Amino acid sequence: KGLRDTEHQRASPIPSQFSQEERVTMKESLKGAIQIPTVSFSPGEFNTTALAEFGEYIHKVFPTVFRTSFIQHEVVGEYSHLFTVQGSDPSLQPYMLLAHIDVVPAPDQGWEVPPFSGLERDGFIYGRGTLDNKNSVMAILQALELLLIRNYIPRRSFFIALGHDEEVSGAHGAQKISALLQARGVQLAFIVDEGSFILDGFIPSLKKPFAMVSVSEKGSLDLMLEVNKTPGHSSAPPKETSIGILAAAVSRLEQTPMPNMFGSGPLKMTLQQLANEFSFPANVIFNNLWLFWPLVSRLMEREDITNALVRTTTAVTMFNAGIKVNVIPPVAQATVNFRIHPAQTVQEVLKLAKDIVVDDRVQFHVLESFEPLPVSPSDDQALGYQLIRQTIQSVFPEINIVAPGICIAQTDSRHYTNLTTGIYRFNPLYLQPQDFRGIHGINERISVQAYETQVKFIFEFIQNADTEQRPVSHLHEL
Ligand SMILES: CCCCCCCC/C=C\CCCCCCCC(=O)N[C@@H](CC(N)=O)C(=O)O
Ligand SMILES: [Zn+2]
Ligand SMILES: [Zn+2]
Repeated sequence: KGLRDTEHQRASPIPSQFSQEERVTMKESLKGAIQIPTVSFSPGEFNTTALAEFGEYIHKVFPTVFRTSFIQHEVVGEYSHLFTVQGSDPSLQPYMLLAHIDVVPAPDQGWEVPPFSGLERDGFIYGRGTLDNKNSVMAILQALELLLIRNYIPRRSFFIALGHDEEVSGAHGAQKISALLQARGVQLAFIVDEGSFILDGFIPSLKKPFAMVSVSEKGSLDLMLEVNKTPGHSSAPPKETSIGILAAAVSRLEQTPMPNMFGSGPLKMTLQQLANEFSFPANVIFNNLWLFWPLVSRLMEREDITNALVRTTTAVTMFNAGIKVNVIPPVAQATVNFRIHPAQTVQEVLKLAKDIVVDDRVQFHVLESFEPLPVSPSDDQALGYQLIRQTIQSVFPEINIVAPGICIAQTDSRHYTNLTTGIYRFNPLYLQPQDFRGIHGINERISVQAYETQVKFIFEFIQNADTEQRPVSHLHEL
């Protein structure tokens, strides 16, 4: 029997305690990552210099990961990274940790510190990517680095996939990694990606934070509406121009929300698990959704974020028209970004949009679409879900509710549905509504303490995934 087998018999896990020096190193490494502006501008248009620099940077700050014999590193699609960590027990099905290294653009305006400075202020590291999603990229590699330094040898194999174009579709990164793994015949026990948090203050009458593990994610439809008219002199205009017709069409779309789908999809499970956390009379209402669902579904519509949970949302995001002040515009175009509720399909939403516009002068062009993702299991037998739950219980003992939910945005995990039925989106961080506004917004930041806790979570998670038995569920009273 080799060293590995001896290692397996280790009775106790490696404690997730880090020295002062390690804690300083880990936060400085995150700051360095934020300083590399790995911006994705549009599909196929990235800051390639920064992406290449990022590849060199992770070699520099995680040397043990790169020199360990049982870890294979591959660059995929030029800038994405795939790590294969070979476990010692081939009978255990592997899993995968996902994160992305690209970020959305961040003009300086409105930021308290420049968005790519990675400056620390009052215990927070500021910068684009501190929550979405360099925190995960760095925390995953950091946790692995620290485990390796402590001579950890995993039993269960796992992959780490770091995409470089998640913010603009994932076609060059995640899609290619997924194709590569499929070609190798890999099937995964589960995937953990970004997409949800420990939510604090998102539901007004819910006093305590709870962990939401997203088991599905919304789909999307990018629809371009176009109106063409014969151009001419503005001194003798037609009754309606292409701009007027198009403006009326998008206004009808904005004014006519897609149907409220409350009751279908994972939201019901989320609320049922939360029911006892509300004070009277909300607890009675949430415990009797069969009776109160019309009231609850209307309440959910009040706030933008909870509204996004109950329906397909409609966002008019681009409008282009007109060439000169005295020319009747020949063409007007608007782009609408629909985020599709898991209980609907792309075709259903397209039909609904056409039925709302009802104007045959408006042409519809589907630019891109993606169906909502299937709902991953969250029952007692769902290994990935139960490992997340178990690790939350250990790292955040103050959290007594872990509930399945839905991710309102899209993640790279959508490209991996052929590899597993268990896709879980969860970042082990507290998130308040003001933090949420920082994601793709201004003053995105993470506290040094929260980042350390994220590293600790992954450090424990990797070890928990090696446990012989399935973790015991319902450790908390739900
Ligand atoms: C009943 C409980 C209330 C639940 C409130 C939900 C609060 C929202 C929490 C987390 C959502 C944060 C999502 C972060 C992931 C962002 C991923 C992203 O930006 N994706 C892009 C990628 C793309 N280009 O497709 C996107 O546009 O979706
Ligand atoms: Zn992201
Ligand atoms: Zn993002």
